[in-house]
Amino acid sequence: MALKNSSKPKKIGVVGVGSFGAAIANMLAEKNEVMVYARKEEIVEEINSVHTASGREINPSIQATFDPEELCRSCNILFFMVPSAAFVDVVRRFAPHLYPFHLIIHGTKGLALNLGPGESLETVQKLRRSQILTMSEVILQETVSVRVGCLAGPNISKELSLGQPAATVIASKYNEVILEGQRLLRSEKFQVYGNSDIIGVELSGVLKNIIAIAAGAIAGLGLGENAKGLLISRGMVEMVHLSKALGGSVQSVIGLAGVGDLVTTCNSVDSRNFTVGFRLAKGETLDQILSTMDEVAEGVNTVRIIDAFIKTAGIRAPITENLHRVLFEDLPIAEALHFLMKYPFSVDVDFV
Ligand SMILES: NC(=O)C1=CN([C@@H]2O[C@H](COP(=O)(O)OP(=O)(O)OC[C@H]3O[C@@H](n4cnc5c(N)ncnc54)[C@H](O)[C@@H]3O)[C@@H](O)[C@H]2O)C=CC1
Ligand SMILES: O=C(CO)COP(=O)(O)O
Repeated sequence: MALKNSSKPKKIGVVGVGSFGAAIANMLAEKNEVMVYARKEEIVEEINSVHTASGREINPSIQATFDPEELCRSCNILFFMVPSAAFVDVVRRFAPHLYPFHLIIHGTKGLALNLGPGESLETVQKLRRSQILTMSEVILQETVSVRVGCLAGPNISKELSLGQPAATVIASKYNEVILEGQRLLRSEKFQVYGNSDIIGVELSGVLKNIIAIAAGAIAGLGLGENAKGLLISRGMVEMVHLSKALGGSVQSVIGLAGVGDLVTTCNSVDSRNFTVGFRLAKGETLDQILSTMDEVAEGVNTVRIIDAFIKTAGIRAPITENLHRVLFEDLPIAEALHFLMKYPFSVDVDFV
């Protein structure tokens, strides 16, 4: 049955109530009626009865459903807040219930692959740009929605949940999406900037996770602030080159969603990506770390994807390449660091 976009006021939908989804749903609920989607019936039950989701506090005004159709019928604006590994599946579950009037903003800082049947990263090994999708590209590919945006910036969910001041970027080709995001989320504690370069903003949030793993490793090795400053500035240059090669602008990388989030994530013990690097430097294996983390560290998969992209892009990205060898080829962190210190970086800023 075709759905009409009635003039009845709609709720705001949030898909995924993990760490970030719960924080954003609660912020949206300060000014709006909110409905959240969780795939597990017991989480829906927990939210509707005791107003928590896996123990995280949920504003009592928020209703939960595990029915994508109900969420799409009740809401014109949907925030997708699930990890990239589940993103394509989740979007496909929603696609039959989405109409062009739906406006979608996602908060996911990861990438997906666009490969042929039977192909995987292991079989192809090298990736072209057309084989990599940002989450907005997944939404455009899988649904009839066109008014798509992303939300990215220094937004550690624990700090947002404590009501600490922060800011974010809503990026979209459609000004209407930016204005709606600002209207829904802006408050005295939360500033919302706009940017029309959605690909550049998505890539900024994705690529900073690589550098955050490396920053965690530097901290885990007991190195100082000079080393961290070196990593952050070279990391930013690497992000600029990668983002340009993938279709983003330099401006977005040097803005809040790029440098802003890079500085935050490289300094926060609450960052899951930083934590992965820290624990690696303390001697744990990647398998040990991932099997004991409840939440997602997107940077691990991003390193694999970007390392495979570098092989076709004709650019060097020494931090990513060395981190790939540490994560997946057993290169000791101290050796990776030694290699980077010998790397012939000679020009400080070569992109402006
Ligand atoms: N936590 C943070 O501070 C921030 C996270 N992000 C990004 O937000 C995204 C989500 O991260 P978190 O909420 O932190 O992750 P999380 O690991 O805390 O939660 C992920 C949520 O997605 C749900 N999920 C997983 N697979 C699903 C599926 N197939 N169908 C439906 N739901 C599914 C899980 O049940 C869980 O509720 C990531 O891309 C992350 O990079 C962005 C900014 C801040
Ligand atoms: O993106 C984030 C903060 O802006 C969260 O970083 P982590 O995913 O590393 O926790």
